[in-house]
Amino acid sequence: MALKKTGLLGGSFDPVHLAHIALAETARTALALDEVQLIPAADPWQRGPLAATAAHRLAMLHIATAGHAHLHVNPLEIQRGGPTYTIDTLRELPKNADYFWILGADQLENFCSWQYWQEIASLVTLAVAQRPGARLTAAQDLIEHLEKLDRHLIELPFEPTEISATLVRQRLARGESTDGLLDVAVAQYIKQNGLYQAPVA
Ligand SMILES: Nc1ncnc2c1ncn2[C@@H]1O[C@H](COP(=O)(O)OP(=O)(O)OP(=O)(O)O)[C@@H](O)[C@H]1O
Ligand SMILES: O=C(O)c1ccc[n+]([C@@H]2O[C@H](COP(=O)([O-])O)[C@@H](O)[C@H]2O)c1
Repeated sequence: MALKKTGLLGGSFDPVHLAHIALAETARTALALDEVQLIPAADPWQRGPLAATAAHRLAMLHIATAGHAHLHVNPLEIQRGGPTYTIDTLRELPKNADYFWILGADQLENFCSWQYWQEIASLVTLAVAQRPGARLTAAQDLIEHLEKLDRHLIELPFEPTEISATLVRQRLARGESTDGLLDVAVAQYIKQNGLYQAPVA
């Protein structure tokens, strides 16, 4: 039997925005994936403290993916807790699927700083989307490593968009509209729970 094809989109999701959902859906269609799992990080070790709690980030992901039959939220990193390393997540996932790690070009630029990135590259196929301000080129070390593994980096057909969680947090802190950036129900949840009101550092 053919292995299930599963996309993995890890992130801080602080908060989840429309580019995350578009990216997951683009990957699903372009790569003919059976599903895409959105995996919120517990404590992304390369970042400062997140603005919203894990429980709120998880709740917003459930709201944002509710109308998307093939997008699922996987809470394993939050359940594991502690600093989040993708390699731990990949080692924990069941072996019954062919995995694609979906990421923006900003994280591709950063990829060789990830813990055990060589092993990550051997466990998943990297599927990258363009992002304004980032170059969609892999570092030489990564190119050489992928060649050795006989793996290819996939470029997703993703229309570049300036949407980012930073922009969302800035707009919310200034009391500005988030129209076109957030799912309406996520925006409502944020309002109801008084999230992201502090000025962004
Ligand atoms: N507009 C976008 N275009 C392409 N990829 C994106 C975009 N927004 C997020 N991503 C990708 O989604 C993944 C999770 O992103 P993350 O949750 O950190 O959101 P973010 O918008 O980058 O957040 P922040 O602004 O706080 O850095 C990363 O791989 C990131 O590159
Ligand atoms: O494993 C690592 O060392 C590592 C370093 C940086 C980022 N990541 C993962 O990359 C994803 C996107 O991270 P971020 O900071 O852009 O939200 C998220 O799943 C992080 O856990 C993973």
